[in-house]
Amino acid sequence: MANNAFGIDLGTNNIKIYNRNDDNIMIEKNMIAIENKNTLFAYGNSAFEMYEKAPSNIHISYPLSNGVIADIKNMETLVKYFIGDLQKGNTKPSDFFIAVPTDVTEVEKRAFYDLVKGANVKAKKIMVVEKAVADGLGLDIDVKNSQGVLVVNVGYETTEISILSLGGIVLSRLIKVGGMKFDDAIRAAVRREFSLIIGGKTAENVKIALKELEEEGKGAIVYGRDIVTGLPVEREIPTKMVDESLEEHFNTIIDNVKVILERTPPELAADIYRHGIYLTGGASQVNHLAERLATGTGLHVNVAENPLTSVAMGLAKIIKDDNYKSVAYAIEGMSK
Ligand SMILES: Nc1ncnc2c1ncn2[C@@H]1O[C@H](COP(=O)(O)OP(=O)(O)OP(=O)(O)O)[C@@H](O)[C@H]1O
Repeated sequence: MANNAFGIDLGTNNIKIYNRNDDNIMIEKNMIAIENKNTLFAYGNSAFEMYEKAPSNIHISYPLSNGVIADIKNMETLVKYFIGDLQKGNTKPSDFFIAVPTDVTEVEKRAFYDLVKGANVKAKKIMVVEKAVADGLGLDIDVKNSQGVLVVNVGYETTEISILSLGGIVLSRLIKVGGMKFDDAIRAAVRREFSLIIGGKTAENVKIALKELEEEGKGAIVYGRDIVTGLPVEREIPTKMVDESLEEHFNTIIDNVKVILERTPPELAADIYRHGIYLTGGASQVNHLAERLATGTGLHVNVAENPLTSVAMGLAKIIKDDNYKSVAYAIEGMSK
């Protein structure tokens, strides 16, 4: 039987791992809870559950920052535990395909490879795939034969804007805007307009519920602390106010897409005009972003069916279909 293989998409907020053994994608929060500075207390979704609620001797953090590995030791621990859970005691060596952002330094890219090596997961082969290429495959685009495909992945801390052509990346830009900035903007607006302090999870829930609330003509009910009285209160926040608070970040994304388009060679630009923009990543689902991107660029926007998992689905294709193996490369080929 062939080796087992895993496809890893390490997001700042969520880690997604495709496991060939059961042909499934695991999604867990990329978070770790450490007790008394050195003992693993919880990881993944269980660590997230405790976030903003834990006592001071339990430190909960995201080991990734802006799409790159900021805390290698904790990231290795997480990979080791997640893979261990998926292997269920079967410790045969496995192949690993890991998605990496393009617009980062070679040292930062190499860290993704070192991470799998250091996680002690019995890796037989470690291959790297540019995240946007995996995204394209996960979105069912024939990336190897298409010329001029624009993929915009809106994640938690970052948005990656990339132009693909013939299986490679022509241009890519990683900007520091994503779901976290949207949540922060909502918190700031609620504080300003209602003198109310709300938590990050509350802001995220408002963001996720926006579309439905707007359709139902309802506001968002939130609980928080009144700045003036210091007491906990409930308030109804109008969706229009929340939408307006997100505009600035939408504009940053649109402006950066335009910059990439301005730098695109004309022949590819013609193809992009025909295909439109492919919009994916968890935070791309935020209310009105797709329409604003379409009006802001004058291009058709194709919305991903599975925005959270498109990269992992692309890695799954590479693992399952030898036709796509050529888009993955070994890190040894990279300069150190
Ligand atoms: N239905 C939804 N509407 C709006 N935002 C959503 C929705 N579902 C998830 N999100 C947001 O998607 C973000 C997580 O997306 P994703 O998993 O793609 O990011 P990531 O890969 O962890 O981050 P990064 O790409 O920055 O490393 C979070 O900010 C979350 O709030």
